[in-house]
Amino acid sequence: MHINTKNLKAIQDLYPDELAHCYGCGKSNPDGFQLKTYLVGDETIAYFTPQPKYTALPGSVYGGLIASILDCHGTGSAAAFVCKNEHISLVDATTIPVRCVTALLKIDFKNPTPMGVELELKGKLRSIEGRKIWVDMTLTANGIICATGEILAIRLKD
Ligand SMILES: CCCCCCCC(=O)SCCNC(=O)CCNC(=O)[C@H](O)C(C)(C)COP(=O)(O)OP(=O)(O)OC[C@H]1O[C@@H](n2cnc3c(N)ncnc32)[C@H](O)[C@@H]1OP(=O)(O)O
Repeated sequence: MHINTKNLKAIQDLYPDELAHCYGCGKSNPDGFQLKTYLVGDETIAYFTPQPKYTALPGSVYGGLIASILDCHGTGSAAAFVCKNEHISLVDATTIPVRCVTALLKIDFKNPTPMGVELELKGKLRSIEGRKIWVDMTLTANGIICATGEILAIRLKD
């Protein structure tokens, strides 16, 4: 079921302008994917429909693209979970003081990811250990989990 995100703020839209050029999720990168991650309750969600140019085998999505969107969903999720943990409201904010980058990303490709359908990415917090944030992720198409991911994001010092 596609969650209505119309009234939610994407975590990437709360990154300060100087950090909004990421190829995967920067709102200021017109050539990038501009992935949007939303915090919904205890989990994060993002939707993305790959263009046909990201084909691997005919009809299926290139694994590098899958890793790319899970990378940005993972860091976005990590930032969102830190905000939740520290009671930083995403509703009232225009920017957030939390920046996370990927230290480790693991993807398991479970099934071919079909081209031409909307992909649903979900994230769940595993743990926050100081500056280390572990997030578990799934990528689903047509109700089938096509990939799972785990990310270790590191919160940057000021
Ligand atoms: C804000 C907009 C962001 C958009 C991001 C989009 C997603 C991305 O693509 S980010 C780009 C790709 N990632 C990068 O370029 C990061 C490159 N790496 C770095 O800059 C650094 O190694 C960095 C910041 C991750 C960690 O460096 P530093 O801040 O010095 O921390 P450091 O002390 O080495 O590590 C912190 C902890 O993480 C652990 N750690 C670091 N890397 C790893 C790893 N690969 N595996 C396991 N543990 C790790 C360390 O052991 C340490 O643990 P502990 O606190 O228990 O001793």
